[in-house]
Amino acid sequence: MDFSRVEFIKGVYSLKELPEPIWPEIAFAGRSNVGKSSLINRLVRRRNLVKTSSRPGKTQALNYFSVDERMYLVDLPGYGFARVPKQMRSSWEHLITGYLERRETLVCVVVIIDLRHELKSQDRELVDWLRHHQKPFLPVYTKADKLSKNKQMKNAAALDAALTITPDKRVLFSARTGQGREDLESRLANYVENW
Ligand SMILES: Nc1nc2c(ncn2[C@@H]2O[C@H](COP(=O)(O)OP(=O)(O)OP(=O)(O)O)[C@@H](O)[C@H]2O)c(=O)[nH]1
Ligand SMILES: [Mg+2]
Repeated sequence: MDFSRVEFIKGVYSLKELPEPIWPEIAFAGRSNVGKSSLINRLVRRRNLVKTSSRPGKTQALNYFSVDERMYLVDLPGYGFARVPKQMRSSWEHLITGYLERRETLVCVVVIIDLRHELKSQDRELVDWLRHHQKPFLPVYTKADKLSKNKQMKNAAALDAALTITPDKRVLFSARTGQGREDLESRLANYVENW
């Protein structure tokens, strides 16, 4: 799998616009501003393929990228962005849950969590929902570069406990330094190859 052979396909604003389900796909979910788009850029080794922003709420569509003409990566809009009007929030929720629930080619949801903080209620809701619906997911703890090695281990252990997972079930990551990129790449390739 060549993750650098990547192309933007389209932004999807309603379930009717989803591309034909011809390839396995991996979706990237997480709170607004947690670093979903930055993680994808690092994964595919492109500085600016996906637009990132220090302002939360940058990604508003399900953005589809093809990789190596064999899979899709899907950058999801973030949740937990309070400044979005209520009505818009519920239409996002509808779009995202509808997508996660029904997309038959979805092989893994990467749940991106900020390593600096405790697990937020919305992260827990998402993970509970994925478990309940038996959707495979992979937690990735990001922004590791902002913490000392010691603090990284400590916070990762706390998140593991909150999610009731063992350390082999998640990836420590930094979009800034590339920490965890290879680990993430090989795990994602595995999901696709076992599809
Ligand atoms: N230090 C550091 N900063 C990061 C990392 N990942 C993302 N950032 C910064 O965090 C901010 C948000 O990053 P994005 O990738 O746009 O976040 P997002 O989750 O796609 O945000 P939305 O699309 O708004 O939901 C940007 O200022 C990034 O530069 C990381 O691993 N380390
Ligand atoms: Mg984004």
